[in-house]
Formats: sequence, C-alpha cells, structure tokens
Amino acid sequence: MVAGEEFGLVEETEGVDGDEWEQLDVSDTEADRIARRQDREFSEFRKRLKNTEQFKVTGGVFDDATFAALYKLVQDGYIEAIGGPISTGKEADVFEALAPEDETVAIKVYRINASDFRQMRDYLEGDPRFENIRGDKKRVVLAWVKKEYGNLLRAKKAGVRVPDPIAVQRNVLVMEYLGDETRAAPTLDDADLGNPETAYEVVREYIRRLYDAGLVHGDLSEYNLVVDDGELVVIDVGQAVTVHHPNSEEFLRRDCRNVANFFAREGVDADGDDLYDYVVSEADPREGEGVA
Ligand SMILES: Nc1ncnc2c1ncn2[C@@H]1O[C@H](COP(=O)(O)OP(=O)(O)OP(=O)(O)O)[C@@H](O)[C@H]1O
Repeated sequence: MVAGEEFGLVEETEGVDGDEWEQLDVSDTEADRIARRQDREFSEFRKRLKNTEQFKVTGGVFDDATFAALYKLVQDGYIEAIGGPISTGKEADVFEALAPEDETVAIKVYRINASDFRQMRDYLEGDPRFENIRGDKKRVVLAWVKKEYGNLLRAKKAGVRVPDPIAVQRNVLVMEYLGDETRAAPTLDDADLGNPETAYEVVREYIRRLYDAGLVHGDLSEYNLVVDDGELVVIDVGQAVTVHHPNSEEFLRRDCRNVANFFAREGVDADGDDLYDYVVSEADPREGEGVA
C-alpha cells in the first residue's frame, strides 16, 4: 500500500502564504486572481478530503472553517492526510493523521457549536493568559484550543510527560500520536499496569510538577492518563487551570481523590487527602507566569 493511502492522502498544492502576500505588490486584479486560485484550491482540497474512505466513515462532520484550518495545516506542512478517528467526544474528535516523513500525529478537532462554552468560560476565569476573553462562543472555544496547546507546552517544560504539542490552527490541535501501528495507547483503566505502586508514584510526581509550574489539571483520573510503550502520559489538559483560578484548590483536591481512589482499587496504599497534602507541601507554585 502506498504510504498514506489508508489515510486518504491529500495531494500537495501550491499556496500563497502570509509572507508571500506581504512581499507582493499586488494590484487588485492580481489579488483577485490569487484569491480565485486559492478558492479553487481550497474547494478541491475539501472535495478530496470528503471523498476519502475514512472520512465517509466518520460521517463528514467538519464545517467549512474546520476544512480551512485543516487545509492551512496541510499547506504549512504539519499534516498530509487525515486518518481514522481515535475517539469521538461531545466537544472534540481525535483523529490519526499522516505527517511528512511517514510520521503519524494526532489531531484534536473541537466542535465550535456543540461545545459547552459556558463551562469552558468558567475554566478560563482567573487565568491571566486569557483575561480578555469573555465574548462569544467561537472566541471562547478558539481560546480554549490555544490554552490546551499552551498547557501542553508548560507541562512538558515542567517535566511532565504529555503529547508533544506540534501546532494549533483555529479549532484544530496537532500533537504527538501516542500508540503504535495497531492502536492508540490505552487509558490507565484499560492498560496493564505492571507495578501499580510505581505507577502511582509517577502520577503523584506529575501532579506535583504540574502544580509547581502553576497548573492544576482539573479533570485528572484513570481516563486522562494513558500508557504509551510502558510510559505514563497525561492527556486532555485543555481544562487545566492556573493556580490563580478561584476553584483551583477544589479542582486539585478532586484530581487527587480520583487518582488515589483508582490506585487504592488497584491495591496501592493511596488516599486523596494525603496525596493533596503531599502535592501542596512539596510544591512551590510559580505565580504570575505568562503563557508557556
Ligand atoms: N495524542 C494522542 N494520541 C493518541 N490518542 C489520543 C491522543 N490524545 C487523545 N487520544 C485519545 O482520544 C481520547 C480523547 O482525548 P481527549 O480526552 O483529549 O479528548 P476529549 O474530547 O476531551 O475526550 P473526553 O470528552 O472523553 O474527555 C483519549 O481518551 C485517548 O484515547
């Protein structure tokens, strides 16, 4: 099979990027001509993507603006083709995608209309990085995607294993794919834990490092931790809040409770309150940081 065939390979197209626009002293007619060409290329891309087998399977759920974001990611060389869905959620779908040099990446595509934007807005509250975002649903969701990207960067910098963030374009996040050729990495509840005591220590250290870097995951449990090639990886950091958030303490307590309860069921001597005390007493959260 040709590399990428199973992904519904998108052919390369020549586009005009932002820099080229700035360099061109375009007359109206020339600008029109370029705009028409871009429109044509875009609609061809859309048609090609819609015709791929995988896309038919997923039901063709992307709207025009999402197609445009995917098209930009193709033009910018981050992805070449969209593959099969890994997960279909209420707020976002995660797909495999083919990147240059036969690499597989994961893309998370947020649905602007279906997202629970009120809840998202509550999580953005108190975060100095998103102070001016109140407005409409679209702005909140787009800020959310950037926030997930920024949180991944910050977590990575803090020494927490997360999927490597690669790019963000409108409502689409491109990140490292976790898993192998046969399947995406399983979540903790589905994985063979090996030694649960060691796994618990690793997760405890991750929560502490996150807190030390001024972040609280906010939805941590066995469902947002995956095991990739024997390594524990924290995922879904979109809702992670900074320690400035009015509910950060409550979120941290809940994260600790979820994680400790899971490991206690696995036979580990773990307790939510003890875990919380460990995290806050060992950590020294950095205040007032800008985006990572
Ligand atoms: N980088 C990745 N590589 C491989 N699989 C991934 C990756 N990121 C997410 N997944 C898979 O997709 C699922 C959903 O991802 P994630 O939790 O980030 O999205 P979500 O829409 O917030 O999901 P949910 O609503 O279930 O919390 C994960 O449980 C995991 O199985």
